[in-house]
Amino acid sequence: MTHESPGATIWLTGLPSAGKTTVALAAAERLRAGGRRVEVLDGDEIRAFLSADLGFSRADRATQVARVGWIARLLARNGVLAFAPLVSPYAADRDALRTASDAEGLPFLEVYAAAPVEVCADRDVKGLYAGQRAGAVTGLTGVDAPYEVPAAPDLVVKTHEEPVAASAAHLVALLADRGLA
Ligand SMILES: Nc1ncnc2c1ncn2[C@@H]1O[C@H](COP(=O)(O)OS(=O)(=O)O)[C@@H](OP(=O)(O)O)[C@H]1O
Ligand SMILES: Nc1ncnc2c1ncn2[C@@H]1O[C@H](COP(=O)(O)OP(=O)(O)O)[C@@H](O)[C@H]1O
Repeated sequence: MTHESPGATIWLTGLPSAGKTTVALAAAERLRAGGRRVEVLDGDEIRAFLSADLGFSRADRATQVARVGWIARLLARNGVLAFAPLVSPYAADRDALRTASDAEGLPFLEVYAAAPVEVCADRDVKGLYAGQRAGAVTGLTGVDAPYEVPAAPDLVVKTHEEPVAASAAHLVALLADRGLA
């Protein structure tokens, strides 16, 4: 009988341009190089196809988070480390994912990418903050839509204060601590 490594959901939340995707990809690359099976479920990519019907209303964000959480659990159940970098601004939606994972005995780690809105607006990877200022974007998380900071995340990554490699290393260390890497 072969030893199966446990899977997990690693949920990265934070403002647009905080560094969720970058940290997830960097950590995933390290883990993959070490032989782990890893997937990154990027919110944007999921929205391009599986969630093409969704916008950014409160209800649509809840649906998006629930869908991606479901896929992550499916992967976790099968030994995959599933990284999910999503804005996921509402605590209740994120907490529901932890509850669902707990019910199945699957690990769920919440990681908060903590870059503040000033830093994110300065990075503005996709031009959304500029779009909001110009009046072309409304309901932008952290500006004119809410972001609820996690009350008890498993990890806070200071994506505004350290290089990407350091943030990724902290995340990999957390997984090692929990027996997942
Ligand atoms: N109004 C508004 N608010 C927040 N984000 C917006 C918005 N409009 C478009 N985008 C872009 O969509 C990406 C967020 O998708 P998510 O699926 O992660 O969002 S959510 O979890 O459903 O809130 C997010 O991607 P990231 O920048 O990678 O976080 C944005 O680029
Ligand atoms: N410590 C860090 N962690 C993550 N991203 C960082 C960090 N420092 C600088 N960055 C930069 O911030 C930007 C974050 O973009 P991205 O990962 O797309 O954010 P998000 O997925 O949260 O919208 C990238 O250009 C990245 O290189």
